[in-house]
Amino acid sequence: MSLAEMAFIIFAIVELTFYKYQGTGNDFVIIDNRQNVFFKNDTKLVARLCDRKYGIGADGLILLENHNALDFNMVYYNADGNESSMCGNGGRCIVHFAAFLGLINGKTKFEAIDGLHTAEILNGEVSLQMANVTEISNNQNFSFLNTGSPHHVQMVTDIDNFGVFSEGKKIRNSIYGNEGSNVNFVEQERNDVFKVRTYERGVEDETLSCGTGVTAVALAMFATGKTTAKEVTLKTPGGLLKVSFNPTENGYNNVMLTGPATQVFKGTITI
Ligand SMILES: N[C@H](CCC[C@H](N)C(=O)O)C(=O)O
Repeated sequence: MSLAEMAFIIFAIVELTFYKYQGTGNDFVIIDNRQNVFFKNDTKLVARLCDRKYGIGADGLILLENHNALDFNMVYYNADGNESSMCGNGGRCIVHFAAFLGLINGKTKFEAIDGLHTAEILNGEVSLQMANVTEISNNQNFSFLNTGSPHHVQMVTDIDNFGVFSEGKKIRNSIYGNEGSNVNFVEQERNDVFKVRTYERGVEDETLSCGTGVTAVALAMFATGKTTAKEVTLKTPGGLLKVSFNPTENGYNNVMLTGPATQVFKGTITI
């Protein structure tokens, strides 16, 4: 290893450069890890970086890494420090970050834990193709499906005053075993407009929005006949997201999650 490479590694160990992003209020620490210097197995470090008092503060941490065939690889960690399943809002933010790095030019194909994703940056928003969904289990008062992450979807009234944290925590820890689930509460405003609030697994709190969550809500609302629209607007506390999809004989494909993604600031932190 050359002196320069050693110096780089030492520098990277001492001072970490990161980019703070938010996508409709779901916020992330994003790190360019193409040099593979981040301590990927250090759960405590990831949790500290996401800590809103002792660290940078975020709902999750995302690594952008090299990929041998696609534009990049995405690795996602929840705020609890554990690597997790797919993050839709994080996926939209890493696409914005890849364009910022000059890695892509408007369109991209990348890999994440749930497989290949395509995405496009249009009119300042990021449109991310989500995984196809083949199974939705509809029970009496809730649906359960996996849109890259597991989601419980339940309709409520007066959502603005609903106890998302208390009810969400109960559901997350009760019927879903060790794996748990994210929990989405939804109230219909119009045929193609829904208000959504989400208790997120691995953040263990309500987040201002959840990308795989609103995607689950859109599909569950169509599957249970609450809407006939194949493009719906989801109003979250963090902002508006759109989900469009194509129903097929065995589920849903061409599932697109569209919304804004913003780089809030760049920073360095000593680790
Ligand atoms: N907390 C989720 C992953 C992040 C999902 C969310 N931030 C999104 O935008 O999809 C889980 O552990 O299943």
